[in-house]
Amino acid sequence: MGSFSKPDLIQIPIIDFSKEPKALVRGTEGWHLLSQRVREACETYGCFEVVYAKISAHQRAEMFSAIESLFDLPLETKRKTFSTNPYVGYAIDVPHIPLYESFGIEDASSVDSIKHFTDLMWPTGNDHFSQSISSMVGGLEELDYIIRRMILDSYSLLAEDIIPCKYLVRGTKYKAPSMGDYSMGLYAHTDKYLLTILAEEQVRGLEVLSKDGQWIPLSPSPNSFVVLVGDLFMAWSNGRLRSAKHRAMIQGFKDRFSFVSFAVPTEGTVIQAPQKLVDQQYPRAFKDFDSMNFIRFSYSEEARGLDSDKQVYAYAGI
Ligand SMILES: O=C(O)CCC(=O)C(=O)O
Ligand SMILES: [Fe+2]
Repeated sequence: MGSFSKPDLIQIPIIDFSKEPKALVRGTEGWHLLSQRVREACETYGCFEVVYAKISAHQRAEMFSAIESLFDLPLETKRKTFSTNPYVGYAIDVPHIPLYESFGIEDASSVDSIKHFTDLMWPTGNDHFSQSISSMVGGLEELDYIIRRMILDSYSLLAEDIIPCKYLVRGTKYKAPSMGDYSMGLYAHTDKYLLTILAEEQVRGLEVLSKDGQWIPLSPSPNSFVVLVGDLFMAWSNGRLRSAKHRAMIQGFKDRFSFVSFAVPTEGTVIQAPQKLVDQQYPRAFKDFDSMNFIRFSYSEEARGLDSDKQVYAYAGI
């Protein structure tokens, strides 16, 4: 008798940073094991789900309530955040993705930068907004540093190889599709910076492309974040880490909110793979390049005509 078995659903790795608190101390056996798992996940999938209870459910709920209040502002107020800096400011009416609306806030780990943004949106002040965003960004900055330090350790690199970063954050609202049908919220792309850490509120929607071309729908648990390798990190690693292509697909009758932090190398950072990451199996794959110039390129007409994951190869590939 034949039997039918369901094809295995591929899942991205889930790495628990909260089970063993000592494992987040560098030099311990636990740290070493987590570092290997993080590296393997980033090389194979370009992403993983991290369980990280140090950012509390309360912090997360406060941040999402702040983000929702931002989208509730009148359109003319939201439009005041227009910026010519790539990926900064308010975006709506983006071609082909009518459900999408987002805010990019630059230098978000600076209290002054968040205050400036808050004052622009709420001239009479909104401490709840600035405090909940700053608190969340503080937590994400710590998490980003731990992950990037683990990756360095897993390649036996030194602390000085870590790239100093600022943080760009993006809050996104996806309007529920009018008939609730499975619809494109954000088209497939790779992120441009070093590392992305993403939180979503209740409604699922993020999908990641596997190496063999299957879209994997993610359903992170309420105290998890999704971590994604971006183009700059992939290039810095000489192509060892995978820059994961992902998209947002929206279904059902509830609006979806997500909050993302991007680790942005400070102005003037040159992306150059450390010598240890270059060998016969991985000959040098990219010319040295200025990270910000690549970001500007990725925002240009020329780059928009390319597939997102090809942009960094077009810009700096050897
Ligand atoms: O909202 C999401 O789940 C994805 C957002 C995203 O990929 C981005 O902002 O780059
Ligand atoms: Fe993304």
